Amino acid sequence: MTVTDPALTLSDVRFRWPGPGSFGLSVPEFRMAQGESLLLLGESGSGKSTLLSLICGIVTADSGRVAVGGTDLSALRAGARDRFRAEGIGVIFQQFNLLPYASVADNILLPLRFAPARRRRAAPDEAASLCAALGLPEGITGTNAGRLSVGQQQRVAVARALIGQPPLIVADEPTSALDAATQDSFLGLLFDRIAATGSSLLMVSHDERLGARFDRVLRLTDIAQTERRAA
Ligand SMILES: Nc1ncnc2c1ncn2[C@@H]1O[C@H](COP(=O)(O)OP(=O)(O)OP(=O)(O)O)[C@@H](O)[C@H]1O
Repeated sequence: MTVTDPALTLSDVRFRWPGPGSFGLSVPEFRMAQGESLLLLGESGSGKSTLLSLICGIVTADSGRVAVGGTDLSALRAGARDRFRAEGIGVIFQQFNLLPYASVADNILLPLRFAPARRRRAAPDEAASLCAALGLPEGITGTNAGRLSVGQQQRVAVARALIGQPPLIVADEPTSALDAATQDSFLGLLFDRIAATGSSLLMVSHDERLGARFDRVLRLTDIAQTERRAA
């Protein structure tokens, strides 16, 4: 990535899940600048997670270009795409995807295992300092993730996405399980970290109330057309 590359570019992208009656999505043009925070709103089932899967290279476009920090994901083979994601994208999944029998520290450090450059960027005590910055109790790093409250798991998922300062953070409805007050403090902590590292943040949600903190708020329907093929 150079200073002039956008954080993210989609152009003429088309994608459809396999099978009869499947859901399809097309995005003519969508860009995010480096350091930008953007909230993408859409109803449940509108295709938000599908779009994030395309951006993370978990699935690949049928046609068109998805470029993250100037790298065209469709030019990479599956293994290289997985490594690229581990190096360059911090992902906060809707269901957190923590390993319940692994410690908080091991969960947070997991992406670094597959990402040598990101590992080199991470400070030796970064897992513990992220936990502290995200308001998790001291000493929690040795606890198994499955023993945490939902709000604590959410914070661990954020620490795992932030460790090693990936240039792009992608978050799928990360506040859906939190009450309004906890949501607000959670977003405050997330935005403090993003501001400190200069990472870009793309969050998808159905919750319009989150919009105030973001540089830009769009609806999925502003950037994408969706359709379901007849079964
Ligand atoms: N793995 C899959 N295989 C086939 N179809 C899928 C798959 N994942 C999602 N879909 C289809 O894509 C449509 C859009 O789902 P998606 O999860 O992208 O929406 P969403 O906006 O993220 O919804 P929610 O807010 O409820 O998570 C779904 O209705 C589903 O039919």
